[in-house]
Amino acid sequence: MIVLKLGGSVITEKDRPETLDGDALERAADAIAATRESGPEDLVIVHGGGSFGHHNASEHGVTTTEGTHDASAALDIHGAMTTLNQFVLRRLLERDVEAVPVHPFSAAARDSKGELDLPTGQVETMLAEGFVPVLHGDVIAHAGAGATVVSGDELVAELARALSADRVGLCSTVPGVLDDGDAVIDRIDDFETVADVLGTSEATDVTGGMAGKVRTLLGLEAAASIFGLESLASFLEGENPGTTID
Ligand SMILES: Nc1ncnc2c1ncn2[C@@H]1O[C@H](COP(=O)(O)OP(=O)(O)OP(=O)(O)O)[C@@H](O)[C@H]1O
Ligand SMILES: C=C(C)CCOP(=O)(O)O
Repeated sequence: MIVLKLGGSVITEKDRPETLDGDALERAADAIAATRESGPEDLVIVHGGGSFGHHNASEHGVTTTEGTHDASAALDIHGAMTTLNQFVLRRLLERDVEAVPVHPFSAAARDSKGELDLPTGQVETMLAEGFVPVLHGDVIAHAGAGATVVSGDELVAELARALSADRVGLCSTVPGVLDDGDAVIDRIDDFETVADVLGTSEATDVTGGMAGKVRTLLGLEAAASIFGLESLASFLEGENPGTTID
């Protein structure tokens, strides 16, 4: 089974609040639909926020550790993410991908140490019934902090563990993790050796950009690939484009 993240930086115009990158989303949906036709492999999709979610979270001062007890602030962030989720579902449904939503705000929580608890029973039943569950970065209740952001990357890692994913892919706006000469790093197995080149996102981003991504993926059993949209089809066909994190 595959867990795939569609980065918010790919499917939105990340530096223009609440602006979809319609062409990119259609290309991603085309690649997903094409491989659904050729194989019965289970697929779980998670999408990030891009210009939906990060701007709202930033305005309310909410991050993965700084929470809010203001329900309308939480709903503002959640609402932006569910709007984007509707766009993603719609593009997949138009291509006969049986995509259904899972909204983490209603399913997950953090304990007082910030550890994520994401029950996956509903996702497993969806998969068994032939659906493609589509989760998204969101706000979730956080013991002692109100509600904090959960990134799509954290959800990917948790789903990969809980569902024993065979393959994990993060489709982002870059062709992989880049070194200081902008060449794609083939393989990363240790954070410290690449820490110097890992930055945050260039756009508004409350969840840590590339550094957060690499840190989150390094702890996984399954190898993960970070690649650009041009390589999504080849990833789904079984190749390992971009940077492999293991
Ligand atoms: N060494 C690096 N290699 C590649 N990208 C890097 C590096 N350091 C920082 N970045 C930044 O990380 C960004 C990708 O992280 P970002 O969190 O924006 O991706 P995403 O997951 O696609 O989007 P979102 O978080 O909105 O879902 C790149 O656009 C780039 O600006
Ligand atoms: C900012 C919010 C609500 C979602 C963040 O998800 P990410 O784009 O995967 O980091």
